[in-house]
Amino acid sequence: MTFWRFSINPERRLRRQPLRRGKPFPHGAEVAQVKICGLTRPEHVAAAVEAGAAFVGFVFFPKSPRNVSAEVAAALAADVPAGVARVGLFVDPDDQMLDDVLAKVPLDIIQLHGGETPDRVAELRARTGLPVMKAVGVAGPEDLDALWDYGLVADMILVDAKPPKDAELPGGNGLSFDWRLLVGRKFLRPWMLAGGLTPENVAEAVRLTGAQAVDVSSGVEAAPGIKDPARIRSFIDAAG
Ligand SMILES: O=C(O)c1ccccc1N[C@@H]1O[C@H](COP(=O)(O)O)[C@@H](O)[C@H]1O
Repeated sequence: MTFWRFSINPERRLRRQPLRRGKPFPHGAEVAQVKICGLTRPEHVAAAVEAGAAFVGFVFFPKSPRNVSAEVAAALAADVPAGVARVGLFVDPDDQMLDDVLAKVPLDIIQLHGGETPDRVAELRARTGLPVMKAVGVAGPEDLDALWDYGLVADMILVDAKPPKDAELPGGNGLSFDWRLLVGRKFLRPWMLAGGLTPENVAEAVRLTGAQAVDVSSGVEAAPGIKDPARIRSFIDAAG
């Protein structure tokens, strides 16, 4: 795996790097890789893969309209070709819940999207043996230190909009943040930009932030939990 770009090995999928301090992740001008998150139906997984998604995401969070059971996710994951990473999204999972899902679903990356502490991130990384991507909510400059702190323990960082205090979901709300906060920012790890991205705004988000990977859920939906294949294609085209 190159340090500053996600690359997925067909046999081992996304290889996990030992955690060590390296050069800060530089902003680059390459085509952004895309993660389509919250997939619930096989035809939408196929649309994402055919359009060129590098990552597909399955949500294991019962409060989400995109929640899938381990059985459904296992069937969806079976259709994902080698070279496309299967990401499982969890919100403050306990060990049992994570073990139950991992026993049934072949996942390549664990996305943690709750209030997991750095210690808990490290613990789950060790427990699962999988690369961990930690979501960090950003609303203002005061939130940026956490990007570095979690970079010390996670394999990847997902920079998302901070949800409002009364939000039902900690992500997937279609909310964006001021992308200018990330301009010139150095990262310890590969990172993805998320939060309110759409086919209409993703090119500008990539141009401004230098993100080399982007993640979208509600921006490519026809209704909550139901993806729109045409919007998936438009998003991936626009991100490139
Ligand atoms: O998508 C969900 O339902 C979800 C639930 C709980 C935590 C995170 C969730 N989604 C993630 O949130 C970001 C941004 O989503 P959006 O594009 O703004 O809708 C993304 O990483 C999703 O994976």
